[in-house]
Amino acid sequence: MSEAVTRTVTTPPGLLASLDPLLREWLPRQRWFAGKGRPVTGFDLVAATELLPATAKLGLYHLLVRAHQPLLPGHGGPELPGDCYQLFIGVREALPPRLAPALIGHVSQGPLAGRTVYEALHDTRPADLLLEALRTQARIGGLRFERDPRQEIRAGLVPRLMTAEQSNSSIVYGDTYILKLMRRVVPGINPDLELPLALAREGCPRVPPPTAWLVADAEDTPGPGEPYVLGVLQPFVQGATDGWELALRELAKGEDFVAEARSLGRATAEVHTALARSLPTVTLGHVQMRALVDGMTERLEAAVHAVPALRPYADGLRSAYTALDDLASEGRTWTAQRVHGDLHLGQCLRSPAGTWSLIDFEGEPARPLAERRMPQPVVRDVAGMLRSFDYAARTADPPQPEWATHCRAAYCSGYAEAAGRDPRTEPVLLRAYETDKAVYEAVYEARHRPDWLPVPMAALRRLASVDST
Ligand SMILES: Nc1ncnc2c1ncn2[C@@H]1O[C@H](COP(=O)(O)OP(=O)(O)O)[C@@H](O)[C@H]1O
Ligand SMILES: O=P(O)(O)O[C@H]1O[C@H](CO)[C@@H](O[C@H]2O[C@H](CO)[C@@H](O)[C@H](O)[C@H]2O)[C@H](O)[C@H]1O
Repeated sequence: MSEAVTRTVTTPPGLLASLDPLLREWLPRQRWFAGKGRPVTGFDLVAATELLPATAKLGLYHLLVRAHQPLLPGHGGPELPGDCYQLFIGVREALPPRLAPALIGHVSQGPLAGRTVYEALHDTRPADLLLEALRTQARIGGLRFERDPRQEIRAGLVPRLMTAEQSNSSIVYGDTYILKLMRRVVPGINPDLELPLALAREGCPRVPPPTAWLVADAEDTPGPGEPYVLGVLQPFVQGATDGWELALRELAKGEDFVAEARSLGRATAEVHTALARSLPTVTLGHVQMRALVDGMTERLEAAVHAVPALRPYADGLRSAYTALDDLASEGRTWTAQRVHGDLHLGQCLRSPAGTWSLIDFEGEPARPLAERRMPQPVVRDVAGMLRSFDYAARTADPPQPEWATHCRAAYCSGYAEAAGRDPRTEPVLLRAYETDKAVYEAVYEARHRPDWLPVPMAALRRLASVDST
């Protein structure tokens, strides 16, 4: 094992001020920018680390910046302490043509005046530097590059930045590893590292085990022990196809997906069983269930406000939640445990040998970290997958609802085979979670893909008319 390299570094005064006008324009255009629709009016520097000195031919800064955004578009006015983003800023005299798409802009003032800055993850040398730092467990300024001591990392693997539409950014190294670099970051334990580590401890083969990770100590929060998790390196599943792509392909060929859905059910159950062994489980009684139902109801009310098309179904949808509350008030209890939290076909990878893995344990990124880390009934993940089969079938041309019905049944059967309990024995809980997910999807689609709004709307019509008496 090589020794950790510790390097103390300073960044030039005035660095952020010199980048400010360029970042205000560039940041909102990034796919992973979470504050869409509101302009960025300034930044606070949370942390800055010089990874390569800007005086050299190629400079590299690691920045954590908090973006200021006015609450009301066009009205200026009060600003919340904004979201914190992780940035990798490359500095060069001029950009070679291959890096043109990475351009952030030309700096006109301050310590970098006259230089060109760009998104450094597109560039080989900065990407090499990150893998090397993880390999050698470096400490550079406030950044700690850590790795599982049992796993050696091969040096010199060729990096490529993934171009997928993502909430974060990922670099694949030689088809051997994938390094996910979080973009919007919050201090605290990140479930995208926490849960795969817990699953690795249990020897669960369904999730690529973290090989190494990057953290920074937070200086902008009170109290110690709440570092930012900034990146996770894990084995790359070579030649994998994600479940969404595969499902659409089979639909287009007129093939069913029953065997795959059953395997996915088994894979989900195996992950749940391992998580329940590795991390605490709790019992949810009426008080906890009431809080859960209240959350669902609040999300529905907000959604009806944001998507008026939901209004005719609101009463029927509310009844899904009151039915659950009624069960809880009769004394029913439920076991809750850590779950994936945002499971859908796109989060499932099938290897060429036919083995399914689950990825991306971050949970729904828009929800607060504490909420994402709360134990929940496993039915929450099951509902996410059931919704996904429905999505695939309805986006097919022509829509094939029967296809979804068969997949949904096969998925639950596979789950039951591996877990010893069938999610369909919990129809009230399942309906409440499916409703909550479809309500979320209606808001998501109205905002991001209005053409897709009919997909969750069709499900909401069905869910609103289920007789829960
Ligand atoms: N271990 C892996 N092996 C192969 N591909 C992966 C792996 N992890 C992620 N991917 C690919 O990267 C994409 C983005 O990963 P994900 O964790 O979902 O990131 P994000 O949170 O940015 O959406 C996935 O859709 C998948 O195609
Ligand atoms: O990017 P994330 O994985 O965090 O998820 C967001 O985008 C998803 C779409 O890419 C969206 O998922 C919905 O559409 C999928 C098909 O594109 C479908 O498989 C899912 O079941 C459906 O929820 C997800 O809701 C959103 O959070």
